[in-house]
Amino acid sequence: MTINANDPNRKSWLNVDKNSDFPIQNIPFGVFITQEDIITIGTRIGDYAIDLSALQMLGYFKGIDLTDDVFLQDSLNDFIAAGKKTWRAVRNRVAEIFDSNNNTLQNNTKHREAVIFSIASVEMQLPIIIGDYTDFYSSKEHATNVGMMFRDPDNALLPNWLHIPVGYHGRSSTVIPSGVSIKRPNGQTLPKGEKTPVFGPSQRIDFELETGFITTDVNLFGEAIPVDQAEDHIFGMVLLNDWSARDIQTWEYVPLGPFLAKNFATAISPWVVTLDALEPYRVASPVQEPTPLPYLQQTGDKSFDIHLEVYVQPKDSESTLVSTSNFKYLYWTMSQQLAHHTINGCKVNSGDLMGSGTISGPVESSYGSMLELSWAGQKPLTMKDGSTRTFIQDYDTVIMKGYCDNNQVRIGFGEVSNMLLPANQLF
Ligand SMILES: O=C(O)/C=C/C(=O)CC(=O)CC(=O)O
Ligand SMILES: [Ca+2]
Ligand SMILES: [Mg+2]
Repeated sequence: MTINANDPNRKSWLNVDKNSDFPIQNIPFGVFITQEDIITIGTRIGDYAIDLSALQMLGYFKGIDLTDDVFLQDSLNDFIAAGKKTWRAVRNRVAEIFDSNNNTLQNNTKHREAVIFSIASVEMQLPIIIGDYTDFYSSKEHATNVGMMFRDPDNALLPNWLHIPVGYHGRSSTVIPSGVSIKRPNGQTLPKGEKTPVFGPSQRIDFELETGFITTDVNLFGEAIPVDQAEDHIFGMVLLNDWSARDIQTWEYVPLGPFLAKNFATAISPWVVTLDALEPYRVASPVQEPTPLPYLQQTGDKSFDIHLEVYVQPKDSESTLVSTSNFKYLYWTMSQQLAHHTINGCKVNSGDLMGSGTISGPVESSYGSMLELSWAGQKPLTMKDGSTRTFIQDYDTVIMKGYCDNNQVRIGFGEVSNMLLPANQLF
């Protein structure tokens, strides 16, 4: 019997708060360390972390074609490489094991103790060993806003933008999980009105509200993946903060694009939410005018209705909501990004990370960066504690949250939260 893991009426015998991001319909994948120092692949239901390697050893995945140690790993890479059939079978089986109509594990105290941990007792890890990281630039609103501030307000959108999902190759070595603090980068900047640069701590540290998707092996070297097959190679999505140093960026980016302004830290949320779990929240992406070239023409609804929020929390103070946006505003879809990425034969591997690009919406309150929210520092934002911000200050924590809600089931991502620390002393 095939079960429907997305059935909105499905309930778990584990207690799940109605506002939880992790009902039994979610079943994301992540990596955690238990208090006994065991590192394992797991999932989450409500506030419980579930050890999938323990479940496998106890025989709960019988009948699914899995290698013996697929879950006893410090990354999801091998599991992702096993392909969609496998992830789907495991997610469906977890849904069955924790269904309120199934008391096999529920009635087995010994098994329960080996498998279920309180989320507070485990330490979440970076879920993937990321081979390559690409960041796109797919929000028309963001590209227009930055174009107005950095270049020409009358020709804000560059001529290629409506034809190509523009992107740049990022740096996987500095992709960090939620919870890790970041040092303010030092670098070169050009003071206003000057001709020669100075060196020092960046004065314009920013966040970028993004999501990321993680791929399985997409294509063979030299082959392209058709746009309508692209989703089969997407394992799932995370929240992503592309930390950016705007003053370093404006000086260095011409003509090859972002370099040190964006490779000091890129933070992701620890639970990867599968595309299967997001299926009920599928929506159409914006109408594309002009029609893109044939290899980018997609059919069906290729976007998702994911509500996104950014909070800034000053040190020892409460957080302030600074942006409310939605994944569905993005002009270019993940399918188009992946089709474009491989159209020249570029190989995309299992465990690669693709950033969506900053997700800005149509109104000011939906802008996905401080650069836009404060309009290059001209309009400070007031925090709940009365202090103001144009960019991010030392000891501020930036928190991003995201969830889908169709009034039946809420599927969320949890959060990505990182504190900015002062720069290293100059030499
Ligand atoms: O318009 C520019 O010059 C640069 C924009 C960005 O900040 C690049 C970027 O990271 C892409 C994005 O997040 O949308
Ligand atoms: Ca970015
Ligand atoms: Mg970055």
